[in-house]
Amino acid sequence: MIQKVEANTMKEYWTSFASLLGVLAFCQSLLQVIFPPELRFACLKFFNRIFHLFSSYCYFDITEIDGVNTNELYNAVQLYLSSFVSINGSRLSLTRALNSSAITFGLSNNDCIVDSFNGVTVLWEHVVTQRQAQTFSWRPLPEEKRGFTLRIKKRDKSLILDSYLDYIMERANEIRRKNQDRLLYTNSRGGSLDSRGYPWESVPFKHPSTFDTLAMDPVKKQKIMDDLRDFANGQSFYQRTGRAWKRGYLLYGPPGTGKSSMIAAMANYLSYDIYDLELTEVHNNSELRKLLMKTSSKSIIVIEDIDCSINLTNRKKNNNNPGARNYYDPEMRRGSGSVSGEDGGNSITLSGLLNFTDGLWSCCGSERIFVFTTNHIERLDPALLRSGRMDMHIYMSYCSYPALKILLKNYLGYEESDLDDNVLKELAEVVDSAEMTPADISEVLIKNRRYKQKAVSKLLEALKTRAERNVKSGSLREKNSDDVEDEEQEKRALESPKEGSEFEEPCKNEEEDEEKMK
Ligand SMILES: Nc1ncnc2c1ncn2[C@@H]1O[C@H](COP(=O)(O)OP(=O)(O)OP(=O)(O)O)[C@@H](O)[C@H]1O
Ligand SMILES: [Mg+2]
Repeated sequence: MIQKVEANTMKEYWTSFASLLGVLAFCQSLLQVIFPPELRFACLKFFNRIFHLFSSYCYFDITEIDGVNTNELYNAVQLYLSSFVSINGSRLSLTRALNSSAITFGLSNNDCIVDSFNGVTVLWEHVVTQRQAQTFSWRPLPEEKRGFTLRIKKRDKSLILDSYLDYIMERANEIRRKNQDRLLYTNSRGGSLDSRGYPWESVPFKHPSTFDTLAMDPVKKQKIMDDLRDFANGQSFYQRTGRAWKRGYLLYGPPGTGKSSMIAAMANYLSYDIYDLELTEVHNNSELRKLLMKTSSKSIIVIEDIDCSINLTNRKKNNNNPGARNYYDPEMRRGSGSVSGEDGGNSITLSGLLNFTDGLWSCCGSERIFVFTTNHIERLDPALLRSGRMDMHIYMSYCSYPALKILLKNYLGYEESDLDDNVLKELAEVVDSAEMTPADISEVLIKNRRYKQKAVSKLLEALKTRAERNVKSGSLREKNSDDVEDEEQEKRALESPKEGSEFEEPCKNEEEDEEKMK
């Protein structure tokens, strides 16, 4: 809880200021005549001590520059306080940090602000004074000396000081991260390192996809958002249960159903950076491990189209051979059961990839999310799908009626109530059997977005044509409910490579995931 301290009116200030100046000038000349400077200094010190002895407050100075180094705590306090100061304050200082698109507000000179923490009220004052003329220095200091003074009641000091300062540092880091542009990293440079020995290249990440714009079943969407939020807030849970603080999501479904959009929405929702790992550029397991070691926490590590990136079907050939090696085979784990030669010199093994996601190395750092995407879940090795590896399997389906309503709102600004009941009914009847992806539907809406009515009728036309074609060709699947589709897809995925496979553990479903999180 914070409140701005109101200044007196200018008139009141002027009168009191003038009289104070007069008194001060008189006292100063009197003191100069009577007392030598040493005595004056000693008196001042003495009165100061007496004052502090009887005062119920203690004061802490946090200066901007500590010796010659910048004081991290000063910056943190400034950022922390800036999150409270309202934009309509009387006078505020504005700052925009490097690589940040956000402007932060700060207290201007000698302004005060009251904060409370754990029921204890404290006062912050921003103190700015002129620095004395400098002698020569290699690193010139700013002309102004800035600092914060924290005033706490003496009796509260031991109660909150440490935890309050820790809290401020934590909040400031959070604000800094939120204000900073997201970064998208890629390893497209192959195995080569930059001048700092860094294997990733980065660009600012400004993808506009959010969970609001993502067209999918709202219940399913909420489940994913809750899961992500639980993960991000789950530090103590993961510590208590002895689990590494990471989570894996497998997004699967036809092209154009929003898998990449979902990854961008996840990153925007949690304010995480994205590491887009191009597996075809990684030559061996140790390179993969190095890449992992150079990722930061609070990030999403993405492997898109996992079925195309690496030949994971290799093991199927081994399975036909009675003496085939499996994942638990030490040679396979070391990488000698690699798929090298089949991927143009790429010798990453499945075991290397599994180690990447849940081996010991995956824990160097924390709060990391792994996302794999595929259009063909049935091509993935069950080892990738089994329990505990990819915690949540998310089927991105063809456009359903609830998803269609989101697209109509995004592209045409239409709410359900803006559309004619008959049109809505027709859309609802035909959308499932049309099996159009959200990308296809977006395309129709974008083309006609200037004429909203026309856009809806064109969409209806397109949906009907597709539905008729599907019925004629007999390609329509019998069941269309998302949940049933999820189950079917996963069952198919687990069954097809299973013949003779040594990985027969069942695939988890979302309900099991939820149980686990609880
Ligand atoms: N569920 C969705 N919600 C909103 N927009 C979507 C959705 N799915 C697709 N789109 C639109 O279609 C475009 C392509 O979607 P996206 O790249 O996310 O699909 P994808 O599933 O990753 O496809 P692929 O399997 O080919 O990589 C996006 O730019 C987005 O505008
Ligand atoms: Mg994609």
